[in-house]
Amino acid sequence: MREYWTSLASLMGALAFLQGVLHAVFPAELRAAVARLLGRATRAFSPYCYFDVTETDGMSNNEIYDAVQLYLSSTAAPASGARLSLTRPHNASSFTFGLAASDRVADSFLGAAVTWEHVVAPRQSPGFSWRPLPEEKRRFTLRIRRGDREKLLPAYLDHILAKAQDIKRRSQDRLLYTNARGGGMDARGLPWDPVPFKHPSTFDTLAMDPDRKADIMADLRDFSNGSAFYERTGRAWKRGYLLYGPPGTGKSSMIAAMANFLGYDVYDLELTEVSSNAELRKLLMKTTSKSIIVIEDIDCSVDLTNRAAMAQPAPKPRPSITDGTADHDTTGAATGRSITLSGLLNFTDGLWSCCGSERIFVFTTNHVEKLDPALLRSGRMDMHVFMSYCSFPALKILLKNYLCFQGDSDDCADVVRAMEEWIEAAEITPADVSEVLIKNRRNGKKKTLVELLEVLKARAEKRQRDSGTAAARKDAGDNEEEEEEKRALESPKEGKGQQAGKDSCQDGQDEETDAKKQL
Ligand SMILES: Nc1ncnc2c1ncn2[C@@H]1O[C@H](COP(=O)(O)OP(=O)(O)OP(=O)(O)O)[C@@H](O)[C@H]1O
Ligand SMILES: [Mg+2]
Repeated sequence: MREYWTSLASLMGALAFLQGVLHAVFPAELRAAVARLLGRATRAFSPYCYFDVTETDGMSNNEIYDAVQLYLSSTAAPASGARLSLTRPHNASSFTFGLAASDRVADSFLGAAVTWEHVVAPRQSPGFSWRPLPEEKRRFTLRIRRGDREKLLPAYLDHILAKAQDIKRRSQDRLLYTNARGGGMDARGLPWDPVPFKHPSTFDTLAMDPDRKADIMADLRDFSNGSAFYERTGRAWKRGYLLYGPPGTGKSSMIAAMANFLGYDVYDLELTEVSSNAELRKLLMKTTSKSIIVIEDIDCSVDLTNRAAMAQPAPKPRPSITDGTADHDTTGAATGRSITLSGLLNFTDGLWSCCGSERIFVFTTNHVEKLDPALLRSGRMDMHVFMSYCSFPALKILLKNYLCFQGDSDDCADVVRAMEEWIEAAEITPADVSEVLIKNRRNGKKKTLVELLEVLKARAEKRQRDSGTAAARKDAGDNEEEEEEKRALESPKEGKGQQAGKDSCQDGQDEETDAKKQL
């Protein structure tokens, strides 16, 4: 071993001596030429080929250099133990890592091993330039086996660019776009106003049945990784979600959780601000891919005339959704001044919906029964998600979020267990549960839980009493109806039909008022 080190030291010494002689005897230009020649000769016989990705491409920045930097930061570098540089890109709230100067990192793609080297050299002759150039020349050098070249290029570079794009998007703050300008454009001709979107809702904080939550997350994951699938099956890369349920059950929170989960921007489309199908199309064309396009409370924001009601002229001039496919469309399509149902369907499903890709449409409503079936069919709204009153598993998620409830091992587990008996009967929304928890947050965990249990009991008992009263009222109504029928049979000329119609309408109103009270 000692002999080995001695001979290695003498070899190094000889090389240093040779280098000294070369420096003393030959001019720098000659030395550089010899080095180039040697390099070329070595590369000709090398089993590898090399690709340089320089920081600048002539005058402009090289987009591939930035992409490689980002890519190596997230994938290969952290695992390799290589030395990393730390940066925070513009408009980003998180840090990214990069490969430090003169460091090397290994990666693999499609089973082939590759090596990246980050080479930083001082700029020798700056020469004339319109803009100040950095003092160093930077480049990444990719080394791959000659035999892998066909397989890796350009697929590997495409992969790097896509991955870098994704990292950049995820590290940047989400944006929420609105079209509240009423069809007007900004200075750059864009109809959408962006604001930073920092909604804290995530699938962790969302209170709903864990199995359904897992289904939705899996669906979203499949969607965002489904580029090849959508291409193979000839489908537009988009997905429709209909979220429906009573107010305060988490529909808007779910949209925020979806955006945070996928790292997508959100376009909040205010239909009442859109005056025509053409404007709707323009708005759609100005959305970016990897985004969620949301129409909240679709049944309330505009008049929704279903197909059966198409023959009726629209009673009001405000935006209405009507089925413009019908010949007798006397409302929007004829005048071109309002949104028609076919316009909206085209927006979500027609040829126009395919300009751009990877977009999710989300409609929310409190009254799914009011929607035209044309809007609900598969392909338009692929997933129908019922956001229901708080179930026991959902309640436990809220308790974990608000009170750090630990489950069965928690000191207060007995109070929570008692809630299981009442929660379904109480028909309480997660929003109402949250309110109780927030209001009592200074009272300590135990007191808050006891208070919540009382609220649940009170609600459940009230609902029981109300349903008892309603049943009694219904019995009384039935009896009255029977009496009336008898009377009508005895004197058939009385205006029975008219009266019955009035009563049923009144009943409907009563029911609605009762329902609102419960919510
Ligand atoms: N499922 C839930 N999980 C966690 N928090 C919820 C949930 N549902 C409601 N909340 C809480 O209640 C508030 C209101 O919820 P959200 O706005 O998401 O309800 P919504 O279903 O969209 O109501 P609306 O139909 O009135 O628009 C939220 O800020 C959140 O704090
Ligand atoms: Mg909402």
